[in-house]
Amino acid sequence: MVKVFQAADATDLVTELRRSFDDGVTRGYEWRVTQLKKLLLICDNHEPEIVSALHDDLGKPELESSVYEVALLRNSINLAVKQLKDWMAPDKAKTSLTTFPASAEIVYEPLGVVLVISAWNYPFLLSIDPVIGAISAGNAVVLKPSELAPASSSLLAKLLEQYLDSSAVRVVEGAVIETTLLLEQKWDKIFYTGSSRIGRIIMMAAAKHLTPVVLELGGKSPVVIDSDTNLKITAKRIIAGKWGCNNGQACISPDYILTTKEFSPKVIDALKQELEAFYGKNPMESKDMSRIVNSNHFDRLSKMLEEKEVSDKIVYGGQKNRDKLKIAPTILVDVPLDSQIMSEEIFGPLLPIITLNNLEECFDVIRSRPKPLAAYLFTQNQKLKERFALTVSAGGIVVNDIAVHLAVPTLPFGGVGESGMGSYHGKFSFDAFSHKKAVLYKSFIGDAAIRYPPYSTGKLRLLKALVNSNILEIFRVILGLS
Ligand SMILES: NC(=O)c1ccc[n+]([C@@H]2O[C@H](COP(=O)([O-])OP(=O)(O)OC[C@H]3O[C@@H](n4cnc5c(N)ncnc54)[C@H](O)[C@@H]3O)[C@@H](O)[C@H]2O)c1
Repeated sequence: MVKVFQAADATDLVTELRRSFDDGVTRGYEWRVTQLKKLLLICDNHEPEIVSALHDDLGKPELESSVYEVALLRNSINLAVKQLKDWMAPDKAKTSLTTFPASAEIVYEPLGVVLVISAWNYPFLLSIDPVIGAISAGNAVVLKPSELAPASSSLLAKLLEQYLDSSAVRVVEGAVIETTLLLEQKWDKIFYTGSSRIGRIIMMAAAKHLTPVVLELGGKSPVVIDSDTNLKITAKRIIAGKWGCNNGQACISPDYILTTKEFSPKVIDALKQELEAFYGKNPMESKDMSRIVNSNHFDRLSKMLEEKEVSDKIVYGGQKNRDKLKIAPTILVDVPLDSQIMSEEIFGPLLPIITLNNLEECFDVIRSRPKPLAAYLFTQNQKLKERFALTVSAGGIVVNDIAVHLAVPTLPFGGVGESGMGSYHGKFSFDAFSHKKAVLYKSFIGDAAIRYPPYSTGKLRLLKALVNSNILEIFRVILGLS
C-alpha cells in the first residue's frame, strides 16, 4: 500500500534537508558537480523510459520528447557543469571614495532548502531544469512534479532517488493535498511552474514565511503577421510552435494570431496548406501530435469551441474524439474578443485568427491585455521589428520564429505581470537560487576622523564632497577655500 504523505512527513522532510544544508553537504563545488553529472547519467541511461512515460502521459511523439525534453536538459546540465566554477566565483565590485581604502565582492550564497513545483506539459524539462539551478547554486531541493503526468512523475521520483544524494534532493509525488502540506513549510525559495490561478495560491502561502518566489506562469501569447513576410516559412514555424509543441499544450505556444483583414485569407490558406503537408488529410490519425492530457482539459477545450459565435467561426479542423482525447488542429477566424477562447489561455490545438485594419491595431490589442509570456512577430520590415520589441511588453519576444528563445541559455526565460515573475535558464537559473551577498573588506588603515562627532561645518562639507565624489570640492575643503 502506498504511504499517505502527511503533515508530519512534510515537516520531517524539510528538517532533514535543512540539517544537510546546515552541515554544508550541498555547498561545495564537488557535491554540486557530482549531482549534475548524475542528472546527465539519468538522461544518458534512461531516455527510452522517459520517452515512453511521456507517451503514456501525453501521447508525445518520440522526436518531441527526445529533443524538447531530454536534449534540452542535457544542454542545460552540460552548460552548468562547464560554467559552475565561474558562476560560483565571487564577482569583484568597485568601491568608492567614501569607503577608501577597501575592497568589495559579490558572493553567490545558496539560499537553503528550496521547493520546485512543476507542471504536466513538459514534465521532465520543467522539473529537472529548475533543479539544475537549485543544485548548481548549492541548495537542498524538494521537487513536486505534476500529478497530471503520473507516469513521468513516478519515473522522476524513481530516478532521482536512485541517482541523486537523497540527504539533499527529494521528490514528493502528489496533488493538491500534498502540495498544500509542502507549502505550509518554511522554504528559502519556491519555484513554481503552472497556471496564474494556482500561482496566486503559491504566492499567498509563500508570503506567510516571507519566502521569495519564482512564478513561471502562462498566458495568451499572440502572433502578429505582417504582409511583408515569407508566408510559407511563417506558416511552417507557427505550426511547429503550436501543434508541433505538445499539440498547443505549451506555455509559449501561439495562442492567437493578429493580422490585417486584407492579408488574412493568405494566412489562412498558407496554414491550411502546411498543416496538410505536415499531418496529412486526416490529422486525427497522425502519430506526430500529442493528445490532450486528460478528459478535464478535453472538456475545457470543447466548451471553448462550442460557445455561441465561436463554433460557427471554424475555418479548418474542429474534429474531436473524447475517447482518444484527440482534437484536430483547428483554426477559427474573428471570434468575439470577449469569448472564452479569447479571454482564457487556450493551451491546446485551437488557434483563433483576429483580423484588424492595420498592424498598429494589432499591437494595441496586445497592449490592452495582460502581459503574455511570449509575443511573436513575422515581418521583414526592420522598423516594425524594432517598434514591436520596444513597445510590446511580454516575458520574451521572438521575431520571425516561435518558442526558440527557450533554447538560448544566454537569454532569461520568464514572465512579466500576469505571466509570472523571476526567470531562469543558464546562469539565470543559478542566480534564481542564489543570494547575491554584498561583502566589503575594510582595514584599520586610513581611519578618517571626519565621520565621527563632534560634527562641524568643515566635516559636513568634506563628507558631502566624499559621498558625491566631488574631487574639486574635496580639495577646496582641504585647502580651506570657501
Ligand atoms: N512559464 C512556464 O515555463 C510554463 C511552463 C509550462 C506551463 N506553464 C503554464 O502552466 C499552466 C498549465 O499548467 P497547470 O497549472 O495546468 O499545471 P498543473 O495542473 O500541473 O499544476 C501545476 C502544479 O501546481 C500544483 N497544484 C495544482 N493545484 C494546486 C493547489 N490548489 N495548490 C497548490 N498546488 C497546486 C500541481 O500539483 C502541479 O504540480 C498554463 O498556464 C501554462 O502556460 C508555464
